[in-house]
Amino acid sequence: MTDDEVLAEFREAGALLEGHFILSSGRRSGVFLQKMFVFQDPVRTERLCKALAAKIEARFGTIDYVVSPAVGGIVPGYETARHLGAKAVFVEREGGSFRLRRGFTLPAGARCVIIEDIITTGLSLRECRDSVKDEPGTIVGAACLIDRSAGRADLGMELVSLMEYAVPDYAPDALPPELAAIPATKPGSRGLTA
Ligand SMILES: O=P(O)(O)OC[C@H]1O[C@H](OP(=O)(O)OP(=O)(O)O)[C@H](O)[C@@H]1O
Ligand SMILES: O=C(O)c1cc(=O)[nH]c(=O)[nH]1
Ligand SMILES: [Mg+2]
Repeated sequence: MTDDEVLAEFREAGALLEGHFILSSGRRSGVFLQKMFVFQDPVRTERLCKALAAKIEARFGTIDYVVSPAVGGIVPGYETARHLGAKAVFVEREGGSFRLRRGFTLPAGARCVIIEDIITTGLSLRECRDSVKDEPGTIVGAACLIDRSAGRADLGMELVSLMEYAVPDYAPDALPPELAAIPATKPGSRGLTA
């Protein structure tokens, strides 16, 4: 898939939002990719994840397990695993930290890849990696649909993305006037309490 084709999937799904958003990292942005508008359409999701699976296989070889950070990583993790012929598991937040729950495991000898939906700073992906560091399986690399850091995020492992999309983000105390003028919303699930 070309970058234009990937972006067109997000645009046509109504997932390219403009406003004032609080990102998972706490940074602010005028653009938000609401990936769930993409994932509510299984056919659109299949097109994107099939293409991501091909890139993952070309870079990392055979994959046995996909592990994804909830919530956003679950659907693309599952769908990409389907095209890789791999199993799909996820980590979810418990008391704020990611943990492999439900009896999920990355077994000995398994070649595993972490799959994210969107990467901005890479914080969530690093937290996911840290949460499975004691699992016997080997993490061979990471992948995402959209890399907003355009290759700048420090992940400590190789990353395959379907597209790099460099969108500006800002510290909360360094907002440009056009963002400071609009109330901020936080679409993601980090920090939500039951
Ligand atoms: O690279 P980062 O700076 O960590 O940002 C990207 C993360 O932000 C979103 O998750 P979020 O925590 O907002 O919750 P969600 O998965 O429920 O959407 C997205 O799904 C990534 O996990
Ligand atoms: O950084 C984030 O939290 C983030 C950015 C984005 O565009 N989409 C998303 O789901 N999360
Ligand atoms: Mg997430």
